Parts: sequence; C-alpha cells; structure tokens
Amino acid sequence: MSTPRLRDSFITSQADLVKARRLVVKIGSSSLTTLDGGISVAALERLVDALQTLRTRGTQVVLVSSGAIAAGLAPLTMGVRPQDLAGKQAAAAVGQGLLMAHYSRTFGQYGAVAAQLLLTVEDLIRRSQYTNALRSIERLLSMGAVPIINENDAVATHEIRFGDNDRLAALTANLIHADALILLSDVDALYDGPPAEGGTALPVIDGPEALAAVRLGGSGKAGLGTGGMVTKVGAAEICTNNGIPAMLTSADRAPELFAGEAVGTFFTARGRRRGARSAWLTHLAHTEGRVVVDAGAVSAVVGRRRSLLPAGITACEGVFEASDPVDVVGPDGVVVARGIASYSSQELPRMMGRTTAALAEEMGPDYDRPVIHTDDMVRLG
Ligand SMILES: Nc1ncnc2c1ncn2[C@@H]1O[C@H](COP(=O)(O)OP(=O)(O)O)[C@@H](O)[C@H]1O
Ligand SMILES: N[C@@H](CCC(=O)OP(=O)(O)O)C(=O)O
Repeated sequence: MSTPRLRDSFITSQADLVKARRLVVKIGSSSLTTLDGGISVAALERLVDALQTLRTRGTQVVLVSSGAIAAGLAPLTMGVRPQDLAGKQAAAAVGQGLLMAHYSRTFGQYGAVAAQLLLTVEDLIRRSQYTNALRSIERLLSMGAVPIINENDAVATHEIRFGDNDRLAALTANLIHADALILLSDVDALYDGPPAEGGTALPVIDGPEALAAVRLGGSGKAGLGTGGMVTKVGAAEICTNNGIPAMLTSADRAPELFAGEAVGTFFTARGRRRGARSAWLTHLAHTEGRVVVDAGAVSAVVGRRRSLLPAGITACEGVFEASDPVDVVGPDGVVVARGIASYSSQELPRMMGRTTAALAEEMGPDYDRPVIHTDDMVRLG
C-alpha cells in the first residue's frame, strides 16, 4: 500500500471522525505512567483495546507514544524526571524497552504486531531520511502491524530533538497523509483556562480567533508531561494549517471518541493540504545555519518565488552541510524563507555575490546550481 494521495480532508466535524481511514494517535506520558515513575499497565491496555476497535473496523493507526523517560525513572531509582540531557537519555534507554515490551505483549493478545520507530529531527528533514521513515511506516501498515513512534531520546541531543511528541505526532500525520490527528492526554478537552482553575470545555476550535481568549497552561502533572496545553494546541495548529483536522481528549475517553460520541475538542482543518517536506520545513524547531541575502534576493525569492542564487547572498552564518535546512534572512534580519541548502557553509563564502555562470566557469559545472532550489524552499511570514 502507498501513501494516500494528497487531498483536502473530508473530515469537517467530529462526527466525521468515524469515517477516517488513517489516523495518527498520540498518547502523553501523563496518561501512561504513574507519578512514582512506573508504567500504568491498565492504562496502556485500555489504550490498546481502544485502538483495536479502530483497527478492526479498517482504520489504519499509527501510534505516537510518549512515556519512555517517565517509565525509566523507577527502575533507575531516579525519583523525579531528570533535567539534564544525559539523565533523560539514560531514563529513556531503559523506559523505551519496557514500554515496547508492554505494547508488544498487549497487541499480541489481539493477534496484532507492534513495531517500534525511533525518530530524530534528522530523520524527517532530510529527504532521503524522511522517505525512509515513510517507506517503513507504509510497509508496516500494509502488513497490518501497528507502527509505534517515539523520539529517539536515548541519543537525541538538544540540537536534534523534536522536543515534544505533540509536534512529532503532527508532523507524522502530515508525512503519512493521515485523515486526522488524535491527541490523547489526561485532560478531556481544551478548556478556556487551565482546568485546575475552573473553566469551560471548548467543543470546537475553528480558527486562531477561537483561541485568542484561551489561556494555555503547562503540564498539570509536574514531572511527567512536558509541554502542557501549549504544545498540544501548537500541534493541532500545525495540522489544521496543513488541512488535517485534530482532536483532543483524554485517554480515558478514547473508547467513546472512537465510538463516535461527542467528547473533547475538535480543531477544524483550515489550510489546504501541503506536501510533507514543506510542512517539515515550516515547523522545524531548529536550522543549522542562515544565509543573509540582499533586498533584490528577497523580492526574487519571496515575491517571484525564484530559487536563491549565490549572487544575492551577503553573509553565511553557522556550520551546515549540503542538504541541511537553513534560514534565509533579509537585510533587516527578518527570516523570510527556509530551505534545503545545496552547498555547505564551507563552500558558500567563496561563492557569495557571484553569478552561477562565473562560478561554473571557474569551479566546474557542479556550481551552476542555485543555493536553494525554489522547490526546496518554504516562504515564511
Ligand atoms: N487551557 C487548558 N485546557 C486544558 N488543559 C490545560 C490547559 N492549560 C493547561 N492544561 C494542562 O495541560 C495538561 C496536559 O499536558 P501534559 O501534562 O503535557 O500532557 P501529556 O503528558 O498528555 O502530553 C493537562 O493535564 C492540564 O492540566
Ligand atoms: N519522548 C519523551 C516524551 C516527550 C513528550 O512530549 O512527552 P509528553 O508531553 O508526555 O507527550 C518520552 O518518551 O519520554
């Protein structure tokens, strides 16, 4: 089976969710683990049971599961969630295996096979790598397995971290052209303010205006969840801006949600669907470097959607390789675009300000290419 053709979502309300053929479901640490740092086996089993309901009616499911770091705390007698990178890496290295063992056993009870994919940003920004990730997910789905994705926390450094699985789930939904993203947390809906302070549940968010008066707080369970509601709403926005609706409710209410009942908060899709790479680039947390360009290059690249040529570049900052993502910065310091560089930061300084014809003549035909091809670039702002 291949990735479904890109088309606008047919899911325009929560009631349509039962028609979804392909879903990304994300579950947070706070729903899967206990405060003392162990896996809540009962919660994990309830989740698998709910996902099996979906799968048996023909919906393909890709699960993005947090919980590795939280699950590693108790076995390593770490007590609280470590703040340092090495501590998180160690906890995740222990917890991820435990988590997957539970998933494999529980899906196995239904005759289903769980598959683990651990990703870093690198795997999703480089074309060769995201094609690999996509191919692997597609093959697993076509074989009836359940791809279970997490960030590769055991080796992820600050530079290559997604940072939060809400975002990873949103980007995955975009990558595999999912019909919707389902975010399962420990709160049953988005409220107009942190639920601990009271507040009203919001059944539908149909645009940024609907979010204007909403107060988004951090994680309610200090030490377990990471991003709180900020990252969940951010993930929903990544999806809705790319034409994919999103749904937020609690893991406890997943069975009701999958049965078509009205629970949680539905985020209506707005933007048109875009290709996977343009969404990755737009929502990338981090780029390796920047190229500063002159005003003429800004109007060519942004206004006329041309490729970026060496002639318009005035400075090159940071260390990057050819095929790394870089920001394109105007003379006023504003980032106007982002794209995949065709040259490294070592090569660019001697190319800046020169025409491709002159470069090709002096350095060979390989240098007759733009610095960022228009197809490899997203315009920002
Ligand atoms: N406006 C809001 N509506 C709902 N929940 C909110 C809001 N602001 C903050 N929260 C908190 O966000 C928490 C969910 O985030 P988090 O703990 O990071 O979950 P997860 O581990 O599922 O990713 C909820 O438990 C809730 O206390
Ligand atoms: N990748 C990390 C989880 C990161 C994360 O976003 O956590 P959460 O906010 O609970 O979804 C882990 O498995 O512990």
